[in-house]
Amino acid sequence: MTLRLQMLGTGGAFAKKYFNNNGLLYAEDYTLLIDCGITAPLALHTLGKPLDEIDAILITHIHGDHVGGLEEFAFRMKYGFGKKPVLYIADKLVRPLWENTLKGGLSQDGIIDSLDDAFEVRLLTEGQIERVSPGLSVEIIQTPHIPGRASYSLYFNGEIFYSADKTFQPELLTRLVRERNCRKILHEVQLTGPGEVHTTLQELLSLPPEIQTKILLMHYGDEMESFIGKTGEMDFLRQHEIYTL
Ligand SMILES: O=c1ccn([C@@H]2O[C@@H]3COP(=O)(O)O[C@H]3[C@H]2O)c(=O)[nH]1
Ligand SMILES: [Zn+2]
Ligand SMILES: [Zn+2]
Repeated sequence: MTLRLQMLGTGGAFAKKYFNNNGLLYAEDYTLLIDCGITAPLALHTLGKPLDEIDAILITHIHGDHVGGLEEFAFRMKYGFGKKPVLYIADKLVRPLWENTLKGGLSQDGIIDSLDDAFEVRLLTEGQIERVSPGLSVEIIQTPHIPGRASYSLYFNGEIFYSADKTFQPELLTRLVRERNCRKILHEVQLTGPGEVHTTLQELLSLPPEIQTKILLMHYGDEMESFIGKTGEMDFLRQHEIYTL
């Protein structure tokens, strides 16, 4: 099954020239929204994409640039379309997403008292492959980001790796390419400064060319244009363009 990817945005958390790093993944007529950050509603509006054309949302972790648009998404689906959005989420993220992020804004006594009242929740467990649609499967892979906080990268159809925000994990990338048929890697990048909770361009440039050629860079800062031609065998993913993966 050929997948297509259209990023709503390719910016890092504080980018202002680019929307948040959220993507629409198309598998034939099925549309999965990967992360729904603060700017997702505006990015969808800019693309002319109605919310009810999205079949499900999957979230990687609970930073604002990945979940900050969920409150608006849920309210507009409920009161505008009379529907509950399908939400794929790692079991370990349910409690923090509801208790620490959404409860304050979304809860209404007797109407919305839990995440299940606002979303059609489908739980994901590490190591288990979930069939999302006839042409789309996903496996979540926990990858380090903020110490003590869970964050999950995604492996689609056993061949496409989509990194969550994460630190550099060369062994994982090497294993996916050499042992698990990985054809394409959508990877976050931090262009300047120390990585700390992200993967730096310098780190990615240390990968062998056979892996770099598979990588498209995303989640970058406003300085991206000045790095064109300085990314080895890797290219930048551009927001709103449709890529066949
Ligand atoms: O220890 C920390 C924790 C966070 N941060 C910043 O906050 C941002 C939160 O969203 P993000 O994960 O896309 O990017 C993160 C970084 O830009 C940081 O620099 N160091
Ligand atoms: Zn982020
Ligand atoms: Zn993050």
